Amino acid sequence: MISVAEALAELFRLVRPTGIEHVPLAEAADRSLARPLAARRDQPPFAASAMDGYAIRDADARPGACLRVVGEAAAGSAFRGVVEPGSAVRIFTGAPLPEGAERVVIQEDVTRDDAEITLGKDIEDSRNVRPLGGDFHAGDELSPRRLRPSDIALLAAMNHGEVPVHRKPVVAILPTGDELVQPGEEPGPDQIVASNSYGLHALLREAGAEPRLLPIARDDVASLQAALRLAQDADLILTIGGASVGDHDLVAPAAEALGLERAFYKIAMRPGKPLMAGRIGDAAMVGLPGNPVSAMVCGHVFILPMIAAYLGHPAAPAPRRTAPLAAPLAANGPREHYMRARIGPAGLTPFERQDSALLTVLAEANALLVRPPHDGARQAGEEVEYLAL
Ligand SMILES: Nc1nc2c(c(=O)[nH]1)N[C@H]1C(S)=C(S)[C@@H](COP(=O)(O)OP(=O)(O)OC[C@H]3O[C@@H](n4cnc5c(N)ncnc54)[C@H](O)[C@@H]3O)O[C@H]1N2
Ligand code: MOO
Repeated sequence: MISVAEALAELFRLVRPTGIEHVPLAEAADRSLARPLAARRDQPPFAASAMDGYAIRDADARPGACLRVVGEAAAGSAFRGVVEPGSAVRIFTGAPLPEGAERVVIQEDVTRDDAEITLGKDIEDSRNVRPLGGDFHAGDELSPRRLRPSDIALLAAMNHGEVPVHRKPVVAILPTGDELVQPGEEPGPDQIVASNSYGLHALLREAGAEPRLLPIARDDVASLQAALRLAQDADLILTIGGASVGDHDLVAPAAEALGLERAFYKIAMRPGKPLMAGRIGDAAMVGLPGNPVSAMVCGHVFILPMIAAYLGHPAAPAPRRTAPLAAPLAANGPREHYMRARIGPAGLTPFERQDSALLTVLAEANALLVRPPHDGARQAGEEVEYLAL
């Protein structure tokens, strides 16, 4: 058995980052920017008023000064003349500051009488002017990242109508097992409903992949191979179940007969021990254990970091945080344990029941408490690591 860290390193070796495609900006949220994008202009492209008021020269900014209003500047239409000493231009937020003017006095601080204004007693320190390029200059770059709404707004201001993003990796999800039916179908007396395939589908979609749910394969080599052939144009094939040592666990032999080059099998972790991975044709393949919670935990620990790597992000494990334990913990065994837990104001509390079949527990959990192999007993209050769910 290899360690979780070794397994993750092997999995990153199986990843081939996806190519680049161009999408309209309105479709680019949550996509991964594929290269730095430079601003095509300065923003603002001119010194602009930050307030509604009057544009004047600094030298005229004296309490009680009387100034002649010689024109108007609005957002989208500048005043083309010059603000001479003793004069002012009516100006609105976002308008270009006219030549000669150095500040904007807000209209609340001014008395207007026809074409004349009188400044009030107090003159603000602030000039109320946004300098040219005060937000960004032409050539300033946004670095590759997963695009959040604020990034989309910035790219729009930088005048990009289309952006280069990594193609979403196609992930074929292949549930296996004679016992499985799809949600909503009528299970036979010995059957259960496929669940983790749907959980993984949701997890992958949220991570920016394009998951494809394949039909359930039966526990025979012909059915498994037919499903694997259907999946072969995917970037990543995820099989679920049939990974262990039982007589009906046939995923590895079926895939090997189709040319799977196995990278590893079995990890010192709990749950998730019988995980298998390799390459089959042009696709990476990960054989996830069938237990519903095991498959989902492996999704968080291994598959999400792989998806990030497909999308061009640096190879990195799922981010870990630390928090104090709310209750004491017994010593851990030889496998890295990902305990379903809840984090609250008092710290982390692992659930009592940790069986990897319990989806109700997983649904209540908002953290996976990570226990290193052979970690000793821990007291309440000690800091431990966890993955946020
Ligand atoms: N003798 C041993 N038995 C087992 C070992 C072992 O080391 N020696 N490992 C155990 C561990 S740990 C796990 S995890 C499971 C993994 O088994 P498989 O990957 O072969 O999965 P299956 O046997 O096909 O299924 C296990 C369990 O999960 C249910 N299942 C499968 N697919 C789905 C699905 N898509 N949705 C919901 N539930 C699913 C299946 O019905 C079984 O109940 O092996 C242990 N055994
Ligand atoms: O380790 Mo198995 O993956 O659920 O118990």
